[in-house]
Amino acid sequence: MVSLQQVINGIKPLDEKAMGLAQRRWNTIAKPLGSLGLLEETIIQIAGMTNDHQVCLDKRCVVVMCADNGVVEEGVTQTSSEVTAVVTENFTKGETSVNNMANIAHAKVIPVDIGVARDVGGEGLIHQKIAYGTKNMTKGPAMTREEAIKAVEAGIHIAVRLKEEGYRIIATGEMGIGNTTTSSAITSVFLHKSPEEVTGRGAGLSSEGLKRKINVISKAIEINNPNPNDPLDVLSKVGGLDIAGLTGVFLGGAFCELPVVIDGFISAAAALCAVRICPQVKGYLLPSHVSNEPAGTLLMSALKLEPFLHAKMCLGEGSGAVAIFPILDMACAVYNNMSTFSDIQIEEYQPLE
Ligand SMILES: Cc1cc2ncn([C@H]3O[C@H](COP(=O)(O)O)[C@@H](O)[C@H]3O)c2cc1C
Ligand SMILES: O=C(O)c1cccnc1
Repeated sequence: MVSLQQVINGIKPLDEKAMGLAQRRWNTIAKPLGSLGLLEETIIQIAGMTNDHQVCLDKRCVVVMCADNGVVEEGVTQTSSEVTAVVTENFTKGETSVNNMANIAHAKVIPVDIGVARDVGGEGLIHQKIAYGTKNMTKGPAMTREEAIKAVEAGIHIAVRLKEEGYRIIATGEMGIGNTTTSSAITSVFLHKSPEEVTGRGAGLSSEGLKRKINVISKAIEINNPNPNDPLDVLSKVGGLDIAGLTGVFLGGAFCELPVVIDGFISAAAALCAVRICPQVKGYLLPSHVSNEPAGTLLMSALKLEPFLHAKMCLGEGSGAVAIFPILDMACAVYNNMSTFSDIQIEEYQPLE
């Protein structure tokens, strides 16, 4: 099985030739040049990722990393950790928000137990439990560096397996009570922002709860002193197993030339970890929406990504990521099926300077 180091060494730049051919195809389609904006750019980018100007996204899924966070005992969430296990099992029964959205988007929901605090089961659940939740990061590191690497590698292996199974694009999602606390901590460290600037109410917190959450994040950062130049140090000390697993999915996707869609806040924090581990990952990331959490916009600008949707969403589970599949389907339909200027006997536009 491929190791993290092999993945870091093996991620290639996007294929310029395929991108040139995709740009050429868009330019011949009988419509105003560049008029599908971000949709055109994304199809070109996917051509570059897959080394193929023929773009087909027919088989798709959403990988939902599920894990618990020890920091929940500090009172940073509105619900208890048990909700993580319940919702994890509900993914296997088709009973969550993302299941309903993924049905519309024709995407398979693939839940992964990477660190739920109790044993969970259900049809199609991938068992990759690294630990029964992380430790309370206000008292020491959330996990060991070895556990963080194991979780990243589990994510890598899942991406590689999905590619072998014929998936053409994967969306990311997560379920883990307390994971907006860990995501805020990671964002604060990497972007050198204060916890106040990057912390929101997560799945619902009172104003008093929000103040407590900010203090908890400050304390966790102070006690652990994560090194912003060492992404695995940050992930292991103030991150979570779900975020580490998603970091692996982004790295693994880039390694096997599979486009990976970022969801909201937590998923974007994981994407930032992946880029900090290996900057070449950047070319393989596709944004979806900008989370309504305060760090949502900050993360999209740090990643230099322009999301499709500004819909005030902050649900997680991969809900925002699957929401762009129908948009990409429309882009593919025009790209693959539209008549060209020569088909309709009209002179082609000359690209502007
Ligand atoms: C029933 C329920 C379903 C969810 N689905 C996603 N989340 C979202 O909320 C959690 C993060 O928020 P916090 O950090 O405040 O705990 C994550 O599990 C995320 O996916 C949910 C949260 C709840 C309560
Ligand atoms: O934006 C997100 O991903 C998010 C925000 C709050 C709670 N769960 C997910």
